[in-house]
Amino acid sequence: MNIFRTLHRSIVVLFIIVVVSIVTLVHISISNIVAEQSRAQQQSHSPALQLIVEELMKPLHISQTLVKARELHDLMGATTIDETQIFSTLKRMHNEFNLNFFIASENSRTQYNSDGSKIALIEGEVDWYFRYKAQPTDAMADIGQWQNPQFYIDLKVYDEQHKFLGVFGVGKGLKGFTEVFNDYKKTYGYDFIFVDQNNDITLTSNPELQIQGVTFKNMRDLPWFADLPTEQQQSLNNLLVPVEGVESLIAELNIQPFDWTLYLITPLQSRQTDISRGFIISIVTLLAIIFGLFLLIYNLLYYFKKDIQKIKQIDILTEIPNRSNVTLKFEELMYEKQSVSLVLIDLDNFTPINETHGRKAGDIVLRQVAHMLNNEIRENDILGRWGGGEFIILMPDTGPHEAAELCQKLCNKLAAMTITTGTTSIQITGSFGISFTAISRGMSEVISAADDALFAAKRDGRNVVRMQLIES
Ligand SMILES: Nc1nc2c(ncn2[C@@H]2O[C@H](COP(=O)(O)OP(=O)(O)OP(=O)(O)O)[C@@H](O)[C@H]2O)c(=O)[nH]1
Repeated sequence: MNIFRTLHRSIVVLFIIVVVSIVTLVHISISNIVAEQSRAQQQSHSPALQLIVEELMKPLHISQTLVKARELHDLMGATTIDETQIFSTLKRMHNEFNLNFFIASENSRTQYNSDGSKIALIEGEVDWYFRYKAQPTDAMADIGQWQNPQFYIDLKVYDEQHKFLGVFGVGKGLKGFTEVFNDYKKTYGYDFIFVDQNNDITLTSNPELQIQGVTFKNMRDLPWFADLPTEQQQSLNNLLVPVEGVESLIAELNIQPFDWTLYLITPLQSRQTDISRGFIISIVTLLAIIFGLFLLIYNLLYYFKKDIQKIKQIDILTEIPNRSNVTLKFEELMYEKQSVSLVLIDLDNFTPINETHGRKAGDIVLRQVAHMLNNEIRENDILGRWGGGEFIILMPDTGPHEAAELCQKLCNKLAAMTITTGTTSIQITGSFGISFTAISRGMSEVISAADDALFAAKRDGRNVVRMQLIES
């Protein structure tokens, strides 16, 4: 039947739609996650690099350029230091670059600052100068106190004979860094920790870890770092670590000129929110599609169910109500307390028709008889196929004698029919058995009486109408 083929096709199409939707959504979700991941990675690295270049490398490059100036070498190499000239040079540099500059002279053992102040470099009192002087490196980044905490880049200055003349330095107030860090944290959601070669925290976006007075906090002071195994402490790159109870991803960047390391700490929560949002959108879309498909399937099934029910109640060959359908109709009549005449019609000698002309011819006979009976019965009468060569008619509100008259007409009409199947013509007759009930009875009881009447019709030579009333 076409309906089954259509139902089957619809289910296959729906299945394909669901599979394609799921595959597409999974693909989109994975692409989103990968894109989000890459974006987050880029976001964490590129601004950090920009920050390093802008805030750390710029002062380094400025100081590296200035330290080569002849003027600086002359000032620092003079046997008698010209303080006025030094202050004026430093002030000019400060005005030009908006950075703090200083010269620590080995000759006068004095540090001259661009704000006009000076500090005597006395061993045992000014630690950094003597510590740095003893180190082999010629450039150093440091955090120091000069009015406010400063980020310093210190460069050693030598004369042509490589005699140590002192240190030239550039300072940048830490306040400026804090503002930049806050902006980055707000935009990209991560924390910075810059550490020097001793793992001392030099710069950080966490105010609690910022240098206090002259004491640095060290990475080992951080409980989450101290808890890590030693080999992980060597390299934190790409580690997932619970920082203050929050799962965080750490990226590590080495800042070559100072031998500093920058740790970027990204709490996963902020990343997860973005990814979860993508996921939720995908899942809601998927649910909406599934819900839509469910509605479609539900409607399709409802539509097909109605058709299937119809099929189940119609005899496929003759296209008239089948046995169960007629039984239901009889019960409805009984429920409505209607009187009914029930007629059983059995085609006479139907088996020989099948045997002589073939089963296909028998089918044609059944179809044409059903068609004729359907045309001849009254509007309220109900015709059905009862079995092999048997038909049934329910005649509501019809007494047995009126039913007998109607049946006689049908019997005559049937006997007068010529059924043509291809080249052969077939004559057929039918035997009619009538029963009647005026009260509500079970169908088997009424059928049984009609069967008796039918048996009598057969016994009386077929092609006749007989009646059997139910004894009260
Ligand atoms: N062609 C065809 N034959 C059917 C169909 N269903 C049942 N039959 C045949 O109908 C015959 C039974 O018909 P009955 O009416 O019970 O018997 P009958 O041969 O007519 O004999 P009497 O009723 O005694 O006259 C059997 O040969 C069945 O094979 C059908 O759908 N198509």
